[in-house]
Amino acid sequence: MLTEQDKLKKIAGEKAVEYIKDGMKVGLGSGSTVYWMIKRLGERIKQERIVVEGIPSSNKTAEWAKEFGVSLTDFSRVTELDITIDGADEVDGNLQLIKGGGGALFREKVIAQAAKQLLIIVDPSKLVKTLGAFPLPVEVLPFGWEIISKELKELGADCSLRKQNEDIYITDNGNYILDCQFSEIKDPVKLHNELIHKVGVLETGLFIDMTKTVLVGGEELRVIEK
Ligand SMILES: O=C[C@H](O)[C@H](O)[C@H](O)COP(=O)(O)O
Repeated sequence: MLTEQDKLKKIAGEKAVEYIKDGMKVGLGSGSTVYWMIKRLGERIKQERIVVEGIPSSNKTAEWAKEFGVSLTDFSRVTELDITIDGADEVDGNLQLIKGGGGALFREKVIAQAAKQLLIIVDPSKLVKTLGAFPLPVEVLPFGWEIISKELKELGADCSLRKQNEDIYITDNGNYILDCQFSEIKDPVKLHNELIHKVGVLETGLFIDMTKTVLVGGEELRVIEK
C-alpha cells in the first residue's frame, strides 16, 4: 500500500522517463523516487525496444536496474552521460540541493557532473525556502572522523556519525557519513567551499548549481526551471 508521499514520488519518477530517448546513456540516481523511474524505464525498454545504458550511483540502484532489465555500463566505457536523473532531500528556490539522505552522495555527484543535464525528481515536501532543516550529509574518511567532526562543529554544525541499527553506516565507497545539522544554510556555496577543503572530507551533500530542472510530483506535475 503506497503512502500519499510515495504516490507523489511515483508520479515524478515515472514522468522523468519521458526525458530519456533511444540510445541515451543515463546516470541513475538513488533513493525511493528513483526506484519508480528505474521501474518505468524497464517497462519502456521492454515495450518500445529502446536501447539505454545506465551508470548506477549505488549498489541498491544497480540491483534495481538488474531487476527491471536496465543495462548497466561504467566510466571505463562511457565518459559522458546524456542525462542523470536523481532525487533530493531538499530543493531551495535557486534549485540548490541537499542530497545524501540515502548515503549515496559521492557517486551521485560524480554521475551528475558527468551528465549534460541533471533532472531532479521530488515530492513537494522536499521544496524549502532555505536549506538546512534536513541535516547535511558529509562523506568522510573513517580515519580521524572524530577530528573532522570536531572541525565541522567549529563551523556551527551539530554532527552525528550515521548509524545503521547499532553499527556505523558504511557508504558504498567504504567511508562514513556525518549528518550535520546547521540551523539554516544561508550561503550554501560558502559552506560547501569551507567543508570541502577540510582534510578527510570526501564530498558534501550540497549540490550547487548542478540542476536546471526539477519535477515535482502532484495531482498536476510541476516543472520548475531555472
Ligand atoms: O543518497 C540518497 C539520495 O541523495 C536521494 O536522492 C535522496 O536521499 C532522496 O531520496 P528519496 O527519493 O528516497 O526521498
